[in-house]
Amino acid sequence: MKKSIALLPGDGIGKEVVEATVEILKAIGEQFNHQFQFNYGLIGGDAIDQKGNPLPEETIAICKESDAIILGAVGGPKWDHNPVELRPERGLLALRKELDLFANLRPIKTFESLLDSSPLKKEYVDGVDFVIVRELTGGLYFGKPSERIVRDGEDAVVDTLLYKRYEIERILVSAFEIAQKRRKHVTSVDKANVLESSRVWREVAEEVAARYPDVTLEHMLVDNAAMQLIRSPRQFDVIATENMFGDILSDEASMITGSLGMLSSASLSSGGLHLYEPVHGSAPDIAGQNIANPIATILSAATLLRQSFGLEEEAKAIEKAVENVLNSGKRTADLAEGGKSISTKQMSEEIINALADDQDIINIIETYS
Ligand SMILES: NC(=O)c1ccc[n+]([C@@H]2O[C@H](COP(=O)([O-])OP(=O)(O)OC[C@H]3O[C@@H](n4cnc5c(N)ncnc54)[C@H](O)[C@@H]3O)[C@@H](O)[C@H]2O)c1
Ligand SMILES: CC(C)[C@H](C(=O)O)[C@@H](O)C(=O)O
Ligand SMILES: [Mg+2]
Repeated sequence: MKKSIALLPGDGIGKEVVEATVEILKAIGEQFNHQFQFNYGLIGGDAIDQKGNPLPEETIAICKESDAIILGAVGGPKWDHNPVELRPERGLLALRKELDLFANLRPIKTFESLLDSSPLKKEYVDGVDFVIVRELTGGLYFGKPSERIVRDGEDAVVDTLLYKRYEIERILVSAFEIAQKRRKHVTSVDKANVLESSRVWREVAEEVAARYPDVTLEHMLVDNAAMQLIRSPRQFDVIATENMFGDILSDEASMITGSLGMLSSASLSSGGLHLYEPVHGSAPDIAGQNIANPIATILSAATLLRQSFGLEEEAKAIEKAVENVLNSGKRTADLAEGGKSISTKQMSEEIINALADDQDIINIIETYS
């Protein structure tokens, strides 16, 4: 199978985790006889430095010519005081909007061998398996006006939380579709006791729920949801929420798994060209040290193979190799709790070795050859 993947490493550890992931994809390509073509593009701070634009036209073209996209992360202190149009994050937001990547799926699933790595007690995180369905192209991130103003003679500022009804409906439909294939429970998270946008969100959730009688809908206020994620995370199956709430709750939820470096995500579009990215950022505090955990990006690539290319066995092979390496006790620094750790590159190599050692994969390859 010939398939092309746009690679947008971005800034900081984005480059390191994407490089580690490319090695895994090359290994999978060799083992399963696929030719993945990699098309590199600039985004974020690097793109500002080289092209004067956080999302150059060439990068959009590279993405549109590819079958799927992998993004590392953007941002860093170097660009933090730039004017708004020249911030790295603008590049990522513009790409999400340009490709209509409206549904961001962020699975939170604990690995048996990492139960002790969570700051939460083992008995609370054991068996956690839910997905946050985050709306990604609307809400406070994109509403206009968003600017400094003068109000009643005072310096003031305004951001706008705007949703068109269809945007709320389509993300809730995605959440219910996903729930139907899982444990059939949607928790819709909002702030309906205060925000009008949340009251409309609730109305739409009720309407969509009526079309999925086999799925239970529960409403939860976002402040309570933040608490429930710590108190009893196993209660969740699918969490559906708007852009900003989803951003915050997913970083919080990452600690159930032990590290933000474990959380993968898929940003799905209406047009079929999807983007796969870790939940974490460019981590300037550890960038350039070859110590970042690449697993979030590697698992995002596994989801790409499954979702965009229909390569289920290959996706499972990566997921199983990651699990086997973690079972063997190998950890990057974020999970090593001050103990012995391996580097980003070594983690990637260990996962490749685990792929090569996996008897199930060898059997699959023999069946296909
Ligand atoms: N999708 C993205 O591109 C994205 C996401 C979040 C933040 N950012 C940007 O990243 C920059 C830094 O933001 P931040 O520090 O708030 O968030 P961050 O996610 O970059 O880092 C938060 C903390 O988690 C650690 N961490 C994150 N990923 C890790 C990994 N793979 N392995 C080990 N440790 C990891 C970091 O070292 C840091 O201590 C900002 O410019 C922000 O805008 C980008
Ligand atoms: C970098 C930033 C714009 C981004 C977001 O807030 O969506 C990030 O935090 C994420 O979670 O992907
Ligand atoms: Mg975030």
